[in-house]
Amino acid sequence: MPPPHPDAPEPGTRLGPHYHQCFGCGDEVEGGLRLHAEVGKDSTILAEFTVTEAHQGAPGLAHGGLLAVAFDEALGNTVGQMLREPAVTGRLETDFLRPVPVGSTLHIVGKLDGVAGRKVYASADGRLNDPDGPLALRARALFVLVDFSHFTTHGTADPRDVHPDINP
Ligand SMILES: CCCCCCCCCCCC(=O)SCCNC(=O)CCNC(=O)[C@H](O)C(C)(C)COP(=O)(O)OP(=O)(O)OC[C@H]1O[C@@H](n2cnc3c(N)ncnc32)[C@H](O)[C@@H]1OP(=O)(O)O
Repeated sequence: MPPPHPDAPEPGTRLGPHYHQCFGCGDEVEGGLRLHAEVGKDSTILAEFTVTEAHQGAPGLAHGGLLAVAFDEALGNTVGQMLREPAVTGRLETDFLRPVPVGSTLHIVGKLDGVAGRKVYASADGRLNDPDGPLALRARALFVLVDFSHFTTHGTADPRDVHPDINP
C-alpha cells in the first residue's frame, strides 16, 4: 500500500467536480447525482449524495444502478485524489444492504485498499442519513491506472476538461 501522493489534498479539503459534465459530480448535468466530496482523515474520501425523484427505480426508492454510479464516483475520486494519477474503473462490485428512499442522503466513505502495478483496489461503505447511520451499501472496485492518452484516444478529452492537478 503506497502512501498518498505528496500533492494529495489535506483532510477537510472540499473537492469540486472533476469534470462539469460528469454524471456523478458535475454541476452542469440535469438529473445528475451532484455528489459532494471532501477529504477525510486517514486518506479517505467522504462523499454525500441526496436521492431525488429523478433517481428512482421503484416508487420512492433509489435505482440500484444509480447508487452504483455514486460509488463509482466516490471510489474514482478516492483513487484519483490519493494517487494523483488517471485511472478508470475495471470492476465494480456492490452489495445493496438496505433500500435507499427518495429524500435520504447517502454518506459514503471511500478508501484505498492496495496497489499492484497498474491495478488499484478501493472500497467504500454508504450509510443512510448520517455518517454513523445504518449501513445501506458496500462496494469494492478495481481501478486501472491509464495514461492520459486513454481519454484523448477513446474520448473527446481536452486537457482543460480534466482535473488540472492530475499529471498525465
Ligand atoms: C483528482 C481527480 C479525481 C478524479 C475522479 C474521477 C472519478 C471518476 C469516476 C468514474 C470512473 C469511471 O466510470 S471510468 C469509465 C468506466 N470504465 C471504463 O470505461 C474502462 C474500460 N476498460 C478499459 O479501457 C480497459 O479494459 C482497461 C484500461 C481497464 C484495461 O486495459 P489495458 O490498459 O489494456 O490493461 P490490461 O493489461 O487489460 O489490464 C491491466 C491489469 O488490470 C487487470 N484488469 C483489467 N480489467 C480488469 C477487470 N475487469 N477485472 C479484473 N482485472 C482487470 C488485468 O488483468 C491486468 O492485470 P495484470 O496482468 O497487470 O495483473
